[in-house]
Amino acid sequence: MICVYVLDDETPALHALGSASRWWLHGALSELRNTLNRHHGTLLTLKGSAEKLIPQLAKDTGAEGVYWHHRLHQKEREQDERIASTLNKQGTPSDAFWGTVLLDPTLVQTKEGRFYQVFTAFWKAFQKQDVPEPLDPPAHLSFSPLPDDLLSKYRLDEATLLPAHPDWASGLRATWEPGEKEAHEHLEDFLRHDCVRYGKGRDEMGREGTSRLSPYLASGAISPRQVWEAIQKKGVHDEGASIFLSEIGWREFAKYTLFHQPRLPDVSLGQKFGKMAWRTSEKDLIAWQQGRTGVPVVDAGMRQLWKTGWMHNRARMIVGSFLTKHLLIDWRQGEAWFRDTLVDADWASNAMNWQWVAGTGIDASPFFRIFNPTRQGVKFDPDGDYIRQWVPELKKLSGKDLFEPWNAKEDELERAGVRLGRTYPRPIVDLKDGRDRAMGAFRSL
Ligand SMILES: Cc1cc2nc3c(=O)[nH]c(=O)nc-3n(C[C@H](O)[C@H](O)[C@H](O)COP(=O)(O)OP(=O)(O)OC[C@H]3O[C@@H](n4cnc5c(N)ncnc54)[C@H](O)[C@@H]3O)c2cc1C
Repeated sequence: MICVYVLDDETPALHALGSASRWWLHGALSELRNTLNRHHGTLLTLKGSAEKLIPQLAKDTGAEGVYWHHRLHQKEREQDERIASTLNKQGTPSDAFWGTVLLDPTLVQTKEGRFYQVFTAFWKAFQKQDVPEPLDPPAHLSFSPLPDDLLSKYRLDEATLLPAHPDWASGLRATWEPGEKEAHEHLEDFLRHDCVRYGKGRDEMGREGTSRLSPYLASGAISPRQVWEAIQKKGVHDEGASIFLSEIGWREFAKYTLFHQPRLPDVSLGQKFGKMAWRTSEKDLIAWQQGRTGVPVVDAGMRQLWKTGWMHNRARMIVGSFLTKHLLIDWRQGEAWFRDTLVDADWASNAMNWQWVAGTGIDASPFFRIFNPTRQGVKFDPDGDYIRQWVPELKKLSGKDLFEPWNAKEDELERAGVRLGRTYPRPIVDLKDGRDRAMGAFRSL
């Protein structure tokens, strides 16, 4: 056996991996290599066109077969078909398996043989299917020597996956350890401690009430079937477990939607949004990216993302709503920023959730449901812990002032050492004006 990973940045139709995902990939590859080393093998990592390298590798090594996991997007599938066809022509059989999802996305269909567009209906139909059990790792592995020629020409210099100057990854290193062992530890820890009150805990931004499995799932360090099986064993009768399972269901639905709707990452699926008059404002976009909008809960989320490569789900919804509604900036700008900065960046989940938040998707939160960031903060970060952690310059403010410093009395600001416009920005948009502008744009569609 030869285990190979190909980083293909050369095929233009495929979205390139973002910077945080590359950082994560570095750790994931070295961890996988360590595991294979313990079985007296190794991992071959190559860089270049997969369409060229995989058949070449098969030829050079006289491979009897080539195997991989199915990918989901039409462009990825077309590429996989081209690779299979080249292999076939040179006499090498190949096969692919569903590993990144629970089920083959063609299996869940409406009575009319169409694909579901609404999560609740999808999830109901999905749960009638049997999810195959995850396979145990093989007991014995037998490795072939690696081909020198390919190695010298196309070896991936894994160090290039890491940031050089400036080294922006210190917060990521302090927060995460990529790898299979850590993935299982996260799952066990979650099942032991947080699962039971996940229904409520998943919305509390100031504490760790969720599994933090997303980057492990996104990189394949743990498979959704392993997660599914662990939950089944725990018993889905527990309310927390069943809500958690439905979140795994949302992940599945995103991949299913990407499979059936390849336009998902690029086009607003709700047709009328094709004509939406999105604003272009480099200044507002940068303020949002840097967590300097002057709206504390939004800034807290954006700074958590920048520092750790991850953001709480509730905060993702708040910052997404703020960008697409209060700032009226196209959801694709938000999607692109998340894709570059999230360690769990996932083509399907990211695009589907952005379309959900922006209200442009098919099964999405309606556009006119515009989150009020202050109310969201008060509700889901009632003690202000999340804001104080990520926006420490406001930490001495108390009560509502922490959520709306622009409404605080001068002496309260002074006592807390806050000087608006100096130590912390004034809001870049008046919340009411931003809301009205968004509603105006929506009504004119
Ligand atoms: C604007 C926006 C962008 C997002 N982009 C991504 C992304 O690129 N990659 C990504 O994995 N998730 C994305 N999400 C979904 C969600 O925020 C994260 O999956 C979740 O916060 C990860 O933390 P966790 O592992 O602790 O989740 P938990 O609450 O513990 O959930 C367990 C798992 O279920 C899945 N899951 C949970 N919520 C969702 C959801 N809404 N949609 C799809 N899957 C879900 C994830 O795989 C997650 O690891 C996005 C959400 C929003 C609102």
